[in-house]
Amino acid sequence: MEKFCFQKTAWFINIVIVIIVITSSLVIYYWRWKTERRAKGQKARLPSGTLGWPIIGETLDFISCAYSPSPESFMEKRCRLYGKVFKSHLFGGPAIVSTSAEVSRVVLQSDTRSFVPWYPKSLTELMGKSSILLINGNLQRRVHGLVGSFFKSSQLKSQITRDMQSYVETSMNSWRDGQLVFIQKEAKSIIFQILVRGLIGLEPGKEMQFLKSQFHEFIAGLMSLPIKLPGSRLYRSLKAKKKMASLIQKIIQEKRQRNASKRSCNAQDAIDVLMEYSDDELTDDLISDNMIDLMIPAEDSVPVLVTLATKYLSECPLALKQLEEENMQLKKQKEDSGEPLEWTDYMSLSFTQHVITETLRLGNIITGIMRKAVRDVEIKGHLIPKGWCMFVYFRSIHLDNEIYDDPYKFNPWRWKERETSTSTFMPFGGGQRLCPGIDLARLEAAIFLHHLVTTFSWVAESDQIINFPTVIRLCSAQTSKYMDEFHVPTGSNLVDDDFDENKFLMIMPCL
Ligand code: HEM
Repeated sequence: MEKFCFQKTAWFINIVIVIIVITSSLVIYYWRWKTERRAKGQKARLPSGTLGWPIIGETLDFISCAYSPSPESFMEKRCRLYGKVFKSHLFGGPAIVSTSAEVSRVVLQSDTRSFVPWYPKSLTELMGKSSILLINGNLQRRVHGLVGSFFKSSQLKSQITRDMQSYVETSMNSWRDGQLVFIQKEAKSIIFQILVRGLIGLEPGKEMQFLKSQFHEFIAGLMSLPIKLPGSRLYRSLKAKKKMASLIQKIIQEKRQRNASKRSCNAQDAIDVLMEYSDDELTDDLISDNMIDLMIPAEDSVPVLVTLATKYLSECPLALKQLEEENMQLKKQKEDSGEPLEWTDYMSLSFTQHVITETLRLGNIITGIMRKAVRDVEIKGHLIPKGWCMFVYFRSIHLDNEIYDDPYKFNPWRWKERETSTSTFMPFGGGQRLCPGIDLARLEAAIFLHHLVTTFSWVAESDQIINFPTVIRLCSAQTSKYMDEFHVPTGSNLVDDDFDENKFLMIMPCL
């Protein structure tokens, strides 16, 4: 009897599965047929390409290429077959992929009448609806403008320069002969504290430590399954975000009380700037959520930039030599005059800036951005149907041999003759959402490199670059302090979760 019941249940489950598969396939084919028919009625053409398998589309192929040393191979294969703009089906939906500089520029310049930001579900859950990355229209322009002008202010740049110099010196002074130093770990720790101070005015201490630990918990869920059940990765990250938000809300309240007793207040950090303009739209919740989002580049993008620059320089002795000479010259000049180094000094080092620019091009810290079309959009004869995702893939543009000679070669000198403000170079995006942290990222990287190359020499160990889900670099090197003539092996690793110290200790060569 029991056996009979079991057979009946299994039979029933099989029928349900078959019905689900048939129905979903029919729905998908109907939807594809409708889109293609709609496209036939338009002047612009739906780009060629394939939507791959039902439901998963081409996502698996994309991810397997993304984990490989050349993530752009997914695009290259399709560009050869269909051209620089092609259709695909990625991360659960149909997509148009652009590896064309011209088309990408138009997408970045478009406003919310054509495209709105698109991110994976786990990311939108964690960011929240009020995140600067997700808000649109007037509110986005307002927050972007306020935060952007504060980031560009010489007051913040001077403060960041002072803090960064002192933290970098403290950190580098602790590097000892025979000790492995992980550049990315060091850079993360320094840059996080500096940026957090610039954002919310928090000084190093217990609260900073708490924020750091909660932030690690939060950021771990950015690329997780969108399941919000207790114990799941996303759930734990959301809990960490809540704890961070209440700490920031407390800081906001304290600032309010302090400011109430003053007539006017000079903005010391990004919270001050936003609080000054707070209203029904710019609420305390929105401010605290955005402060957390703004910590992401501090934890991720800038340390990756610094680590990659160290790696590329290690592989290009000529560039390293020229960088050392330029920075040594500045150091000596300042020592002779007895003046401190200002942010303008770092930004005026032309070869150092070329090194940073070339690292951004070759390293592709942000490989691309995604948007969703809110109506049928036509760009240069290509149709992007309403509801489709538009994936602008910077990496293919930055590694295109029609645009850059020998694109896989680290060649900072190419920027002597080239402009960075063109549609063929877009590591910071463009248009209304152009990264407001450009200057800060360049400044922080320049300060780190200045202190590194004027204090140490090093020999790099073998390393590995992991490009997905975020760019991860593993590299290690051996250094010698110029002045004291002792050497310090250094290494770098980008993500603590993947961090395997033993691996580095084992392969560490000693001069
Ligand atoms: C190497 C370092 C960095 C890189 C490569 C980078 C890259 C980018 C890119 C490509 C975008 C455009 C996103 C889009 O169009 O959807 C962006 C936006 C943004 N970045 Fe950065 N970024 C870096 C550093 C920073 C820093 C240091 C900050 C500030 C602390 C920052 C704050 C932002 C903000 C707030 C946005 C959103 C702007 C908006 O949507 O209105 N970034 N970044």
